Amino acid sequence: MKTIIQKFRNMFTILLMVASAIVWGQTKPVIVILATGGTIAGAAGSGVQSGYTSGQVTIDAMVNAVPDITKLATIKGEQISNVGSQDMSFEIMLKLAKRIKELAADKNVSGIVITHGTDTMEETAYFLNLVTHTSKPIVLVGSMRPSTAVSADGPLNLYNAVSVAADPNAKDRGVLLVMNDWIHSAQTLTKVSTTAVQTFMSPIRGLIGTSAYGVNEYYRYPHNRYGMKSELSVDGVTALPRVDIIYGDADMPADLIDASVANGAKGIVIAGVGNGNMNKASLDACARASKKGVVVVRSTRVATGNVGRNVEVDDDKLGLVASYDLNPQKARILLSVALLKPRKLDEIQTMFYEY
Ligand SMILES: NC(=O)C[C@H](N)C(=O)O
Repeated sequence: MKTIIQKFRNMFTILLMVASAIVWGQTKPVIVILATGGTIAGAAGSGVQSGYTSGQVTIDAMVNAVPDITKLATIKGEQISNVGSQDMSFEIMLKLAKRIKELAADKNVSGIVITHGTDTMEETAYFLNLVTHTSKPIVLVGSMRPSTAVSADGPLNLYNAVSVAADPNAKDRGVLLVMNDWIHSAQTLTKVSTTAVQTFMSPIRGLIGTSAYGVNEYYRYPHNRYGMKSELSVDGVTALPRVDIIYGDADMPADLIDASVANGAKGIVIAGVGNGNMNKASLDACARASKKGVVVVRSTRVATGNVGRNVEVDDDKLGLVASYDLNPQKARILLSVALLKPRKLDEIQTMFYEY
């Protein structure tokens, strides 16, 4: 009799375990990882070798390298590209934006993670922040050490990124980047070290929060327009207008600005000195470009601080736009997307204040 009761008990326990596993499996958030390449998918010949190649490892291998990630969410992976982010193109960014739009509209998907190289992660993050209209978390993640390195940083970064994408508290905060325990806004982050794992900083407005072993804390919402509040769209767009960045320094040659116009640029961003300044010859060339209908934005090569309008340069007279808090690479993204439609200069200036 005792053994029969024991048998029933065992069967009941097993049934209970199976049922709860099914229920948990169904209620776990679904996170889709879109892989694009980068060092996080990079590989080297040995664990202590400085040379490596980005974009070697597939999404499945990356997920398999992260113990316990499936406890956070049901993970689905898609390979969008497998490139070092030095080869990130507008074509891939547009493909990403389109896929994110589809996934965000799927009620079964809670959040999206994008694995990406760090070199141009700020461009892609900021671009997606402008053109993906969703409140669902979209989180970019990368690494500074390849997957084969001793103390590779990718697996824990990926774990934390999935935990943020699956976190209801991460909603409505725009596109985020999670690396090395820090959560950044796409609008503020910038890469500051060529090799250190703590390479991303948000020097002007600070962090969105922190993520440590899947425990997340949030300090703020981004201040700017993004996601649902963005009027910018790339629906049906297959290419972006040409916008060039020209670096400013002492005695800079002004003919690069004329060459850019001659080569068909619709916009030019000057990575100016100080408060978006440049020498007289370059200012004259910018005014010439502006008269021809090319939109010229003054940004800065300096790491922190805003570029103000009409401070040392008479923007009103020369027909120029001040980048405000956008660095040159993000100013180029905003201008490229803004120029998809004909817009007046003051409208573009307002966009630089708001986005
Ligand atoms: N750490 C990295 O991801 C650098 C690499 N060159 C990339 O951007 O793909």
